[in-house]
Amino acid sequence: MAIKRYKITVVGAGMTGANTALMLAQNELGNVVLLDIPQLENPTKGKALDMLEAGPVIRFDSQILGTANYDDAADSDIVIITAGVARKPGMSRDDLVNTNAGIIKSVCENIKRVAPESIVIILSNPVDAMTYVAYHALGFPKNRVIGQSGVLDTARYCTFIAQELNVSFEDVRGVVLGGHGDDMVPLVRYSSVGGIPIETLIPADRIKAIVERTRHGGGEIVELLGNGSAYYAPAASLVQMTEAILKDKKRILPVIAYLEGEYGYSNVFMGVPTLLGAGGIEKVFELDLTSEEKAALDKSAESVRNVTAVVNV
Ligand SMILES: NC(=O)C1=CN([C@@H]2O[C@H](COP(=O)(O)OP(=O)(O)OC[C@H]3O[C@@H](n4cnc5c(N)ncnc54)[C@H](O)[C@@H]3O)[C@@H](O)[C@H]2O)C=CC1
Ligand SMILES: O=C([O-])CC(=O)C(=O)O
Repeated sequence: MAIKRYKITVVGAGMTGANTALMLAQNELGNVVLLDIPQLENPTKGKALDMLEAGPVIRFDSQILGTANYDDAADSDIVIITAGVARKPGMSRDDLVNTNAGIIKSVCENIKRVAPESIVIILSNPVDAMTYVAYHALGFPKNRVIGQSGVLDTARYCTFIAQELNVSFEDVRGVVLGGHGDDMVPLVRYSSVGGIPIETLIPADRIKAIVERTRHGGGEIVELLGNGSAYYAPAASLVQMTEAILKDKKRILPVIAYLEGEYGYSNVFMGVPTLLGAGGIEKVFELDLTSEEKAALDKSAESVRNVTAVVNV
């Protein structure tokens, strides 16, 4: 039996891409290719070499290669796309749609050529629409085109619940559905701490505040940073998704999936709970929603449709 290391390509060697590459290597999930535009070839090589040289100290054996050549990404098992521009204070994610759609298309044309069997995870914003663009540009089956939003949004939501109750995040469970925008839907009724529903532990007005803070979690970081958006928690989220796939863990994680009738939506990519394993998205779970929750999800889906309608695929 031939045992091989997985190959993971990260396209975009900026803040999210570089942190993702390092975390992938630290977790020894495979060998990592970090790829950016030709004008940034040397800085990309420099970042990769710098990370590699951390290996003997942190103790990881993964290879990390910096490049601007797609041939180096050939036959990747997973491709993570972080290429594109990030927003600045005062901007919405949707303001990035036209610039990033062009970048995603050109990246995906290359990925389709060099890594036709890969599973592709998209981070670039507005991510629901960019996942739709990638799906069309790649022509891959829907289970192999996945967007990252729900793992990050749920991590923020769970962080705020743990802080509120002064308990370990390890015991907090929650799920955030919908688009990666200000009307995403943290599902309070499906949130618990050590199995105890949060509605019995946290007063309603505080839960409302946590939901609102979660919805604006990305914007909160953008305002604080002043020149760019979050990268540590987004990178960690990408790594969790990659691990679920490469180790065939069958994790149940909210990710951006192509919907064909689930929750009553079709021809749209949006955040829903899924089963993530070696096949990528192996299943979409449809939760029972109250009419209020469904109305909130409809509003979020409408926002996703509006921004997706702007792009030509
Ligand atoms: N879905 C999510 O949860 C999150 C999405 N994001 C999004 O991820 C994207 C990246 O964010 P950052 O890494 O902070 O930005 P950044 O500006 O630090 O890095 C972006 C990198 O993409 C590269 N790039 C641009 N065009 C390219 C191309 N055609 N091919 C290869 N590389 C290319 C740039 O040269 C740059 O190095 C942004 O669109 C941001 O909004 C960021 C955090 C969370
Ligand atoms: O807010 C942004 O622009 C970046 C992002 O998607 C997030 O951190 O959730």
